[in-house]
Amino acid sequence: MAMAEKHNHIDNKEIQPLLVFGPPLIFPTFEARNFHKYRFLKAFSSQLPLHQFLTEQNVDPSSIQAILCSPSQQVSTDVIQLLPSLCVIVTSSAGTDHIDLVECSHHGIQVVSVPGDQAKDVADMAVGLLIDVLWKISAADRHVRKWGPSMHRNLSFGSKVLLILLIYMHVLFMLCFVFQLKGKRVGIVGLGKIGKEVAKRLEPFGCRIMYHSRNQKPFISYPFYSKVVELAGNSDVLVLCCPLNEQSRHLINREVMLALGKDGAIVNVGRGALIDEKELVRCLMEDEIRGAGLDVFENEPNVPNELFPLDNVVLSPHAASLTSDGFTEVCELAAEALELFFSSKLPSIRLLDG
Ligand SMILES: O=CC(=O)O
Repeated sequence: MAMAEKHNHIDNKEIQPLLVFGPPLIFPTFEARNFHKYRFLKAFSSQLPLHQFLTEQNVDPSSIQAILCSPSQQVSTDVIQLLPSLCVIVTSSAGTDHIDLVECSHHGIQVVSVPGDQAKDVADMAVGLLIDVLWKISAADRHVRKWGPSMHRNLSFGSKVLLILLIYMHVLFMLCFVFQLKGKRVGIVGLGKIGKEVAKRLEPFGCRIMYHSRNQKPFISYPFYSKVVELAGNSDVLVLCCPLNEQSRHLINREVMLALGKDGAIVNVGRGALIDEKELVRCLMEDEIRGAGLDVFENEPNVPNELFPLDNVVLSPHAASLTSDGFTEVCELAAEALELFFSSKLPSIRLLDG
């Protein structure tokens, strides 16, 4: 169906069905604020395949024109093909790798990304993870929690002294393996909005910034490496901030990790599949690299079991863009994008595709 035809039959006063995938974390707020405008079809809360879910809801697939989603659920070819009137997909994320963009462009479906100002939050998290990996803050926290008062309540004086000595030896041992941030050579992979914010934060720490991206950026003075393996060979830390696509999948492979070396650390706030995760686990277990701070994983919500006991890894639940401060903005932007669409003005806002 041509785009114009798709738009023409919309009656703006009707309560529109809105298919929700993901769901974006903003969804409860979005729902509370917009309950009178949409009939929310919460596909995320059903185990059924989409066509059965719609049948169960008594909804004709051809009545659905819009989807609201987040990266935690795929908007796949099958989903798109099931919905002949689909015109717009609004995602709360900066990344769009959970959406089949090729299929969208075949069908003239517009993909609108409304991450708001999340780049700054993601950059904060990247720096937080990096400091944690270098200083082993989370590992130390786990360690201190084991001290608990009950541990030495019933011990004799001699045993207490021995225990305290052991604790301090352990702390000393841990501290021998923590490192300063100052002076580190930081290779940023993907110098877009997030990458630039990361650089801006790390410069005052005395870090030396360099980067890899598809093309060298004009007006940027940081050293550029066209090959990520060369960037790794010249860095102490890699911070991954680029989008996931066919070119960037497993960009960080074993060769890159070995080039980074035993003193090197990786922080990933992009997408899990930027790294060959099996190789990452191997490198971490065999101390081929010093550590990793991971906000994202290759098969979320699954995290490789081998990572759990490791003290050289900091794990975070894909939370880098989820500050409560950012929620309201993303919620408003999503509402605005859908309103623009349903009042047929969507082409005036920035489109990622189509
Ligand atoms: O993962 C979060 C985003 O892509 O914004």
